Amino acid sequence: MTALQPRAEASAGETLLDVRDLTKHFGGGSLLPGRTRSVVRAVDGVSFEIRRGETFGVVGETGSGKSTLGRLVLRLLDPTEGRIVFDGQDITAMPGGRVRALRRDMQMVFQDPYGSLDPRMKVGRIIVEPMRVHGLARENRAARTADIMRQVGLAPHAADRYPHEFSGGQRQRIGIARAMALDPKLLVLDEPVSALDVSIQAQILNLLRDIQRRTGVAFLFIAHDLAVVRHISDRIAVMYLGRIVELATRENLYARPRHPYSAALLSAAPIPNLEKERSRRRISLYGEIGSATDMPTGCRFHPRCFKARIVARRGGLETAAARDGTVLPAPCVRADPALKQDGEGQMVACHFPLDKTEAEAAPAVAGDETGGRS
Ligand SMILES: Nc1ncnc2c1ncn2[C@@H]1O[C@H](COP(=O)(O)OP(=O)(O)OP(=O)(O)O)[C@@H](O)[C@H]1O
Repeated sequence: MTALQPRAEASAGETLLDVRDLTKHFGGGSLLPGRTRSVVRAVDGVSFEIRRGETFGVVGETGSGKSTLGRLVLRLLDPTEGRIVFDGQDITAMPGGRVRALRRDMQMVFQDPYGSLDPRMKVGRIIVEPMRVHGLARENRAARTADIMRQVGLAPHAADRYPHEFSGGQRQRIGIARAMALDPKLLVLDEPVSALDVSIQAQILNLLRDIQRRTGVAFLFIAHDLAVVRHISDRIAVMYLGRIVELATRENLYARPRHPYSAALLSAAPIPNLEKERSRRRISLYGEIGSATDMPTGCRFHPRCFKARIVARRGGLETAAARDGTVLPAPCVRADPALKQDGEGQMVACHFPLDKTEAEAAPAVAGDETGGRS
């Protein structure tokens, strides 16, 4: 294991990670007699799989549960419910010692490379440390360190310097080198480029793609920025308040979002083409993201949903009042929609999924109404 090599035994397309009904609730119980702590439903019944060598993107606003999901998958957090099968092994309740051994095959890259790199360690030591911990033969370590540094675009003399001597982009290269030290099968990348300048972001994303092509590593790529996720992902899950509301291939999601929340998120993402960007129309959602301690009844997106209002206005359906008195279709207020297959490669959790014209009928952010912001 001296070079980043494609894994001969791993056939692309096979399931590497299988997550079923994964749930993480924080809080609950009581600290003082008679005083109950509210439960935060950070991740609330999430199912998906990641194939070997694929990039699975997870997007959503802050607080939607993305980071918690990433940490659960790596068993940095214990799930409340559900099942995680990694590389054929059920790791849901695996004891700590065995989970540590598993880290060889699943690693994490953080948003803030500086915060996650030990400032007192030289770069060479940072990269070699996981090899030492996992018992890689001493005689192979130096060659592998040099090889990984080359692969991530770090000069060999960087090994003798400290993290603070590097720029943000270079530090993220160090973080990636450390994560790849043991040739893992899965990398969980939590907002790996959001702290970087846009020009540097593209370099790091290209580096990740390059590493993936060479090694066959799969990525669980978490980001709030849809442009970034689009650049790198094969399939994308859109999260809202602890749930996946849409799961689709990149092509399908961007060409034809079926969940009103996905459509709104996509409409807010900048478009590289200037002409298209000028005529972009951002969809306005009602209110703020809800609270993970006080979930709305029925579909948790209904208080913000433009489609529910369109359907209610059309009439002919039983309606019900939302908490704020808005009249909406009864299923939206009362029944929690399951994530269901909706065409090839696309799953959506919505009682009334969008068609194209409906996304165009959604209310626009002020200033976008005429279809152009000059
Ligand atoms: N250790 C914890 N204790 C209590 N609540 C938590 C804890 N960690 C996360 N949460 C809550 O769980 C919910 C989901 O948080 P999480 O960080 O997973 O979301 P996120 O989508 O990654 O957001 P961000 O992009 O801001 O990190 C939030 O309401 C958050 O406040």
